[in-house]
Amino acid sequence: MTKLRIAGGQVLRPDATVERADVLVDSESGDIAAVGDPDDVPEGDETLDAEDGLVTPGLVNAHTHVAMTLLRGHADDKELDAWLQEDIWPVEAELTPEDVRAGTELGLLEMIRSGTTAFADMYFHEEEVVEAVEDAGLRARLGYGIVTVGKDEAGARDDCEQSLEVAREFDGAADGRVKTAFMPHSLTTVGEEYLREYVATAREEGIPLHYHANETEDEVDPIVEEEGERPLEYARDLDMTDGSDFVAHGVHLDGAEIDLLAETGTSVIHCPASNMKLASGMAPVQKLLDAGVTVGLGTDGAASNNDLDVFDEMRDAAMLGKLAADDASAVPAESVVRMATEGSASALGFDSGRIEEGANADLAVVDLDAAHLTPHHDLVSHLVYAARGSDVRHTLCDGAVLMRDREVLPLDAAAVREQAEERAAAAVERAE
Ligand SMILES: CSC[C@H]1O[C@@H](n2cnc3c(O)ncnc32)[C@H](O)[C@@H]1O
Ligand SMILES: [Zn+2]
Repeated sequence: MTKLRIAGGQVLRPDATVERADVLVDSESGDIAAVGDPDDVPEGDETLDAEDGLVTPGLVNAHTHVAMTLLRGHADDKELDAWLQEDIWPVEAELTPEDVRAGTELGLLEMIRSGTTAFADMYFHEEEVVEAVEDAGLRARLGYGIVTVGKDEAGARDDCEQSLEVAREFDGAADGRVKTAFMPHSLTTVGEEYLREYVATAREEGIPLHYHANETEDEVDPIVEEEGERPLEYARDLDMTDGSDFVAHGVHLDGAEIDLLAETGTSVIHCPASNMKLASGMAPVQKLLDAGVTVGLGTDGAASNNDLDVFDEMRDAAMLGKLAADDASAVPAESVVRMATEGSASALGFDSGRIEEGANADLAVVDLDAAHLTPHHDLVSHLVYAARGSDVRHTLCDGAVLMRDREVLPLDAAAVREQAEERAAAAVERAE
């Protein structure tokens, strides 16, 4: 049994305290074998240096479209509908499986480099995402995104069937690191008749759901007009608010919808950077937390962010949360770290996001030996307000080292970037 000892660092514990401790990782089971005072932790077969570092749970990006790295900087400064319809969807229509593979590898490279060990992905050609995740060693909950508007009956059904097929076929792939979900894009882009029929099938088979909800007022208003109820009430009527389900955004929510989320156990993935960039609005994050809703953090795609760095997202969540609540004490650093770790992991159904014996050994070591992280009054504060993805020294997932001393081991960074550059340019050219 191979044991890896992460030695010499400080460790962020589940109660948000920081202590000098070593972490012993069981590389075979992929779990944390021990954590504690260096004198009490058994020797390992190998050592990973964490001196001058903070060992944290790997960050979890709980909502993204990872291959959208290919569209980073392609179209900015527009609101959601215009941005999707005029700029994003025309290029996405041109993307081949090979393009999605290249964009995904670029995204995985970026995530490993910035200490992210797990993510949720909604896109297409998901078989490519599964393979890329398998090779790169990350953990993910993946699904094929369904859009039925603008499609005929056969096309719409084909989308729904594909989403179910992907969920069935790939659940448990990559030695269990891949899990799946049924992923209707949103409550307005998938017709009610399809939601009724296919959600029932997903439920019968125990497949969780992930979808965009309450992102913009333009999305909320037509549902209220046509259904006579708020979007999440409509979702509940469609059996789309189970405790295993997680929705992205939740920006425009009323009090009854917040209660509904809490009562049903449906998680919300907050995407502050995307919400600011597309001027979608400010999610009521402190109200969600106060109501007991599980809140995770996501970057959304790299075309509306424009990166996949969850450190950036933590800072944005804290800042925007205060602005939304008009209260500087709202959404404090400790809550934000919890969102990016345990909150996101729990929303995705992973036993990660906390450094504790028996949990998945999904970890990051943040280098504290930097001017912008000096002095060390409060390391939880630093994680949210001062650290950057580029401060991550090592990244581990499922007990395996994916980045050691800033070198990403499973991917050839130069080749990944070159492929992505070429394929991104060609896809945009085809769309023009
Ligand atoms: C059908 S696969 C997923 C689909 O979602 C699009 N997308 C990217 N960002 C957002 C967002 O903020 N709200 C709604 N939809 C978004 C992406 O381009 C894919 O087409
Ligand atoms: Zn999204």
